[in-house]
Amino acid sequence: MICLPAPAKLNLFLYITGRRDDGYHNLQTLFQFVDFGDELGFETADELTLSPELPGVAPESNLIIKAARLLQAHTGSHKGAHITLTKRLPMGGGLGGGSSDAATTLVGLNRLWQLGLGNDELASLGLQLGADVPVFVHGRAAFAEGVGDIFTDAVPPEPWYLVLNPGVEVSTPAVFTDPELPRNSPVMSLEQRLNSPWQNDCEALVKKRHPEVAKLLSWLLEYAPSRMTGTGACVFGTFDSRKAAENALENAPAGTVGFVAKGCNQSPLLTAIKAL
Ligand SMILES: C[C@@](CO)(OP(=O)(O)O)[C@H](O)COP(=O)(O)OP(=O)(O)OC[C@H]1O[C@@H](n2ccc(N)nc2=O)[C@H](O)[C@@H]1O
Ligand SMILES: Nc1ncnc2c1ncn2[C@@H]1O[C@H](COP(=O)(O)OP(=O)(O)O)[C@@H](O)[C@H]1O
Repeated sequence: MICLPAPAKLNLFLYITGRRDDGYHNLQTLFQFVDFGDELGFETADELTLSPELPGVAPESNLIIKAARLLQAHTGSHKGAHITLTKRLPMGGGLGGGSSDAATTLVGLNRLWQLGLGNDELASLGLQLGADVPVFVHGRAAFAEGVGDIFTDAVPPEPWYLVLNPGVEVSTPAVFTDPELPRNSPVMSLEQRLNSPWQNDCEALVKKRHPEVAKLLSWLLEYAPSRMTGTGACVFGTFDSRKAAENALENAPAGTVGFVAKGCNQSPLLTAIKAL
């Protein structure tokens, strides 16, 4: 049995610099991991099974099963596995939970089935499952460009974050097809981006479409510099200490769901795989 983490990611900034002819958007975004996320267990078995199932996601649509099938097809392997999932990350929250689960599955089954694929091969397989999967396979904080598939390693500060879930699911395709989404941020170097104020080009639109996001973000901004991650809906505040982040969480409006976690430039998945 191999147990591996599937951490959340934050987009510390996200700029949309254009739209390609195929409808995909060119981005400039800074990915960092946090030490909080889902957990997956992998055991050798005859069939491929996942438990428990996710509410509202058919097993064959689950990115974990999709990743496992992709790996079988790519390598011609007929091995099976029983995969267990401890789901902690909200779905459609902009924390990349599904993509992270897929990446951990590719990395975990590559080990379990002793396939010997390199990380670059696993990352390009992962891209077929979602734009965010490669960065989770890669396992290092990165400045991503193109449609999110061209990486430069980056070493931003590793503060404490308070991540809050407004409780609404924001559809990534809905954000990217919205006529009001700004798509004209200038292309800058990583150096220029790191030294300019950090923003998320999806934030104003998502706040407008989902007042719950606007409300929670304006509450969090009273405590710390805060933004939305990815295409939402989760928002995060940046704190100097765990204590300060926990204090803010304790004062959050009744019923607020969130967690405190540390920023990690090396993903907990990479740390765990190195220790195996
Ligand atoms: C924009 C980000 C930033 O992290 O948003 P989040 O999903 O994390 O919030 C991600 O790259 C998203 O990655 P992911 O959620 O895997 O997206 P995909 O499944 O590949 O694409 C979902 C849909 O989003 C749109 N899409 C996605 C990525 C991109 N660079 N341009 C796009 O226009 C496309 O319409 C696509 O059909
Ligand atoms: N293992 C999985 N975990 C989460 N979501 C999954 C998974 N497999 C498929 N999905 C689907 O992917 C969608 C996006 O989920 P997720 O990656 O958590 O959101 P986001 O990209 O906004 O962080 C979900 O709404 C769900 O329908």
